[in-house]
Amino acid sequence: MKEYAIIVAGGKGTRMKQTISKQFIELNGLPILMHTINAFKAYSNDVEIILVLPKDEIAIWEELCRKFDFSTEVTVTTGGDSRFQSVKNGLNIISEEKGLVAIHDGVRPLVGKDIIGASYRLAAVHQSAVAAVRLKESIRITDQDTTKAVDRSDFRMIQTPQTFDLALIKKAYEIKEEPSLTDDASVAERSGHKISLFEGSYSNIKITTPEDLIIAEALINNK
Ligand SMILES: Nc1ccn([C@@H]2O[C@H](COP(=O)(O)OP(=O)(O)OP(=O)(O)O)[C@@H](O)[C@H]2O)c(=O)n1
Ligand SMILES: C[C@](O)(CO)[C@H](O)COP(=O)(O)O
Repeated sequence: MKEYAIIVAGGKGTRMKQTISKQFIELNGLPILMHTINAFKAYSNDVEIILVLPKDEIAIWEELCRKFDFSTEVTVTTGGDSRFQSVKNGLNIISEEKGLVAIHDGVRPLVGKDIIGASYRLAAVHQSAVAAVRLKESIRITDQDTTKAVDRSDFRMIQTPQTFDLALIKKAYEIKEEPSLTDDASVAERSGHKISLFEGSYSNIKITTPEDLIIAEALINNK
């Protein structure tokens, strides 16, 4: 089955508090986003990659490609004001209805080819395959006045890739956007689909705040 990847990098990285968007920050001498694209290429050269970038930062990406002599073929499209809008724009680029699409955060550069491969294999069987890990810490549920311990084995931390049957996820993204729809699994679920999880990796971190860069640098040097 034809395999697509939508790499969403349409955000501004406000929590990173740097002058450039976090997907362009160098990690071990290469922009984060190039590591992410390389991870998909390491899995397979046949994956068709759609790269979603902020509308006003395409020139920055093109400049980085020249600087780092990065010539991997990707189809670039522009993002929207939210991750939801950016994914939707990425899906609109794919005219086919048949196939599998992995949706992956551009700022998860440490994803391994084993995880990517597992996501496509499992989505081919279950229509969805969403990477997840168990919690390593105790958690409590809180409201304004009280807190209460909850059983962490009931919960999972959700990562990307989140891989789906193409027709299923395209249809799912026709729903109205809501703030609670923070990932693709919640969009598919809202549209009535059962979500299948598979074991992600603690190394597959999302680079969100400044300390994540230090952790990512350490992890990439130990790969
Ligand atoms: N409008 C948006 C917002 C987010 N993303 C992408 O979705 C992924 C996960 O989002 P997050 O870590 O929240 O990134 P930002 O929105 O860039 O960060 P922040 O919330 O700190 O501004 C990132 O690869 C980001 O570029 C996107 O494509 N389009
Ligand atoms: C999609 C995601 O990576 C799953 O963990 C995550 O929800 C995106 O980050 P955000 O902080 O919710 O934008």
